[in-house]
Amino acid sequence: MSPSSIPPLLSRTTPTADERRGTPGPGHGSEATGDGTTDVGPAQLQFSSGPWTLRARGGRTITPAFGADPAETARTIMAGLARQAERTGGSPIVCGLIPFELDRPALLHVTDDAVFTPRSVPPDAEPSAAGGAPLAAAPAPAAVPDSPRYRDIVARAIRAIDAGRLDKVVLARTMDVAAPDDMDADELTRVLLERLAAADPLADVFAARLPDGGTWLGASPEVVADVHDRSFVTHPLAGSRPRSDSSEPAPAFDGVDKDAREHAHVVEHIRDALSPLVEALEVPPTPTVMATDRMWHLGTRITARLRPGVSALEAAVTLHPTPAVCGVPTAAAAEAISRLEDRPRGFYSGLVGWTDADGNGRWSLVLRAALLADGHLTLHAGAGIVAGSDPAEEHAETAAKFGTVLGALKGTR
Ligand SMILES: C=C(O[C@H]1C=CC=C(C(=O)O)[C@@H]1O)C(=O)O
Repeated sequence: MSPSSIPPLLSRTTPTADERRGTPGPGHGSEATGDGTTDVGPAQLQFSSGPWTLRARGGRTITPAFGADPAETARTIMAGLARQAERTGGSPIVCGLIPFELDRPALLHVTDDAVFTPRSVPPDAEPSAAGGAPLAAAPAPAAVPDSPRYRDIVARAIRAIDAGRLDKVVLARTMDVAAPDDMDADELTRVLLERLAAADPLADVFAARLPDGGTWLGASPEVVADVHDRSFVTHPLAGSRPRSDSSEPAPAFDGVDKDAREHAHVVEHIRDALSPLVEALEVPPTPTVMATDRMWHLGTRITARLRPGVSALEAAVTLHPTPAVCGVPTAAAAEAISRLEDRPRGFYSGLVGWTDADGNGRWSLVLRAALLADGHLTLHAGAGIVAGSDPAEEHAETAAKFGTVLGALKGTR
């Protein structure tokens, strides 16, 4: 199936909280073949979203820095894509990874070899425990390490917020896990993707290869830009609680001022950044609660009609980084992140996805993710800090977020 003939379902909007709890959206499962997400093969990018899995191979790799004028850089890339489509008569896409810091190089592929296959999403899909036997040589049930350092940087961020230097910052920490030594990286990636998809069939499950042999993989709960025929959806999340299992009732976020403020910062940023790109913008007045396999989140499903010529790529890089991964004000939060976090984020909390020559496509955040390289997995997880945040609670939240990839590694919940 070529990208130009992608059925609208591929770009269906992000699931509502109801869909995530199990009410099927239109077409859910109706075209499923059980293909799953098993064939990583040599694809540079595998990206499963809703009922479709994209596998992109070959083509040309480009490494633009979106830098000072992300929208202009996106338009330049889109112009090249349009020329290629005209020249070859094919249906090229641009796809890959865009880093958290837009002045660092992206890793994108421009290719005609992009195949979308139906993915099995059961009609009653809801996040469930990852199945499968534990990986033979998986590290002993990797307990999430205690990180006094993380509590300390959260406390420092809270002091900076109290002193009026910023309003919100998302701080992340990492966890290293030895990869099982009885399977190669391709086999491990295949198993992990299968388990991530089984644990949360509505997450955007991805694996993106790096030129040095590493692979970023994960199960993103958060779409930044989903575009089909100029219909645009973004579904920011902020304000979270760990979720123990699928029988747990949704928590009441009502009346918790901290969560409401943490979430409102993201929605305001998106409204402001999106306004020049859209003709109609609908922002629900209040967020709803949605579930992933491990977390409860406050989410707001924002819809709009893009102005002619605005692509999914342009919309995504214009919004990025939202305060769901950076903070408010953006520059002060980015500075605090680079000063306080102990490792560069790389592609963690960046964007993963694709856009075709018509501007349709989908970009999601690289969250609930890990870098698999040199026999190690480096898991990343962050939490939004605002006035009133508690270092111990944010520490627990990041521990729960590690659980998505850890659960896939262990093959159990
Ligand atoms: C930064 C992460 O989550 C973001 C997305 C959803 C909820 C978040 C929160 O409540 O802090 C974060 O903004 C992460 O998973 O590493």
